[in-house]
Amino acid sequence: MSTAPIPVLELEHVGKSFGGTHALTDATIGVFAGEVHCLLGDNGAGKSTLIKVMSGIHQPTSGRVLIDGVETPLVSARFAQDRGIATVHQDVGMIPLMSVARNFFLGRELTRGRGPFRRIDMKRAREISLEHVRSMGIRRVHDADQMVGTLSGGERQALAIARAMYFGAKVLILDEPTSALGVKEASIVLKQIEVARSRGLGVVFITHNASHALAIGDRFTVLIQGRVAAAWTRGERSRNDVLDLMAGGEVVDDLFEKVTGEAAS
Ligand SMILES: Nc1ncnc2c1ncn2[C@@H]1O[C@H](COP(=O)(O)OP(=O)(O)OP(=O)(O)O)[C@@H](O)[C@H]1O
Repeated sequence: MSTAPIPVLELEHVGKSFGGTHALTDATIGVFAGEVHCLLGDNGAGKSTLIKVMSGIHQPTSGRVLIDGVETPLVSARFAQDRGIATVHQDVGMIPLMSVARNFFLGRELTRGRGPFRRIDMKRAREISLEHVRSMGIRRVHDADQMVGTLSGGERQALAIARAMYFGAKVLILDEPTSALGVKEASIVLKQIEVARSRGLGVVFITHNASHALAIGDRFTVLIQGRVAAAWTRGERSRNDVLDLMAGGEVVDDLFEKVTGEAAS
């Protein structure tokens, strides 16, 4: 008997209000290992709120969070991180005037020696960071002493993704990683997402870009005004349907119906 896979991270009927603002209402979304879940929606739709709930920054007002099928309230960002939930924000949180190696281990420095003889182990930090960045297909970085400020936007994203994976991420939440990038740079990031997926991570990919979502997504959720307006898996909707939905086509049709009382053609 085959059993349905259990999401590595799931929000079940989650609501989040700020005073009188309902940023999220009854949102259910599952992230599966080895899959990319695209989270789509207009400005103010609730995407940031949803990923803040997933990463332990916001506690939901209602509903539950489950990890591997077990209810696990994410009481803080640190708690979520310790359970393998890593979030990479658009600015990726790197310090441009620090090296690749220093950024890779920032806040989690490798040390050697004990007591007063304890020192940061830069040699190992260089070796490990270079190996992991290059394993993500970023071949232009030859020297872990290279300043992060000299890397392109896509390469910085790759470094942040490599770092999250090295530190044991099971779920990788990428907050609009391609939005500020050109086509070539965006394709570097899409390749990193593919690498993360092939290594078994569950990826949450937030994007406004329909072609980026269609290129990589296994599951899709559209948020409108804090509610899940549509959810489907790859192949369930045609490309045109998806483009229409992302462009707000269904919303426009719905509005048209409400205003005119006629079904949109
Ligand atoms: N800390 C907060 N306090 C009050 N209202 C908030 C807070 N955070 C979000 N909101 C409100 O919740 C709603 C959803 O916002 P959210 O930032 O989650 O949307 P979003 O889809 O991420 O938008 P964007 O793409 O513009 O970032 C908005 O109406 C927003 O004003």
